[in-house]
This record gives sequence, structure tokens and C-alpha cells, in this order.
Amino acid sequence: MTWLLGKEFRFEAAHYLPNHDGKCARLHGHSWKGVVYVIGTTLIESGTKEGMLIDYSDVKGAIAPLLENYLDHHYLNETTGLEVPTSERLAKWIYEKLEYTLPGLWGVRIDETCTSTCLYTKSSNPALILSDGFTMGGIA
Ligand SMILES: Nc1nc2c(c(=O)[nH]1)N=C([C@H](O)[C@H](O)COP(=O)(O)OP(=O)(O)OP(=O)(O)O)CN2
Ligand SMILES: [Zn+2]
Repeated sequence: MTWLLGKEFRFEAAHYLPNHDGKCARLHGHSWKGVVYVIGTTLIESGTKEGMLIDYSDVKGAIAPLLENYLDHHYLNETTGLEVPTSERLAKWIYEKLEYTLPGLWGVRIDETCTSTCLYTKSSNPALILSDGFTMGGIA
């Protein structure tokens, strides 16, 4: 048995891609959407969190300092230290910030726009059909 939980987060932020050959080389902003995924095979068996893999509010609590200090209403080229903050690099950056504080972390999804989405995971074969139908190919 495996459970995969996702907790969505949103933030407003500016960035630019200095080496891009198009409009993304200009400073611009997005209403970013992200999802943090946590995976596990056993549920908490008693207490206030009985029946949960992890309390969604604990996932929210793990993301909160990142939103406050680096992401929400920030200039990502500066705050993340990423000189070229693509969705790919930002998803990995968030993953690595959460890696040692969020048990069971499986992946981080970043939707830079409503038509562009990126999933970072260390899983070698990410077999997932995400809740909104975004399929990452393969079978785990
Ligand atoms: N692989 C990547 N490609 C692009 C990235 C990225 O992070 N990874 N980023 C950009 C730009 O920052 C841009 O803001 C987003 O690009 P795009 O999806 O093309 O945005 P549009 O608003 O033009 O989307 P449409 O729905 O196609 O109008 C570019 N590429
Ligand atoms: Zn952009």
C-alpha cells in the first residue's frame, strides 16, 4: 500500500532568465503554483493524527518559511541564488530546502504559468498520474 499526498501552495514572484532568447529575458512576474508531494506506506495509528500519512497542515508548515523568506513577493533571481531561475531549477531548489525537514518528501511540482508545469523528484521512475490528470510517464 502506498499513499501519495499533495499540498498546494501559491506565491507571487518576479524573475527573469538572463540567457533566454525570448520574452523571458525581460523581468516579469507570475502567480506561481506549486505542489509538495509526500509518499509513504504506513499511516499514523493513533492520536490526533490517526489515519493520516502526514497532517496536511504540517506540510503547509514546512513550506511556510520558504514562502515568507524566499518566494512570496520576492525577486527569485536574488532570493534563491539561482542566476537562471527556471521552473526546473526552482522545483529542485524547493525540494532541497525541504528534503531534511519533511519526512517522506517525494517531489515538488512548479507551475510557472497556467500552461507550464514541471515536476522534480529523485525517484528514478516517476510513475504518477497527478490529481489533475498531469501524467508523468512510466511505472514505478
Ligand atoms: N523549460 C522551461 N522553459 C521555459 C521556462 C522555464 O522555466 N523552463 N520559463 C520561461 C519563462 O520564464 C516564461 O515566463 C514562461 O514561459 P511560457 O510557458 O512560454 O509562457 P507564456 O505565457 O508564453 O505561455 P503560453 O500559454 O504559451 O502563452 C520560458 N520557457
Ligand atoms: Zn517566467
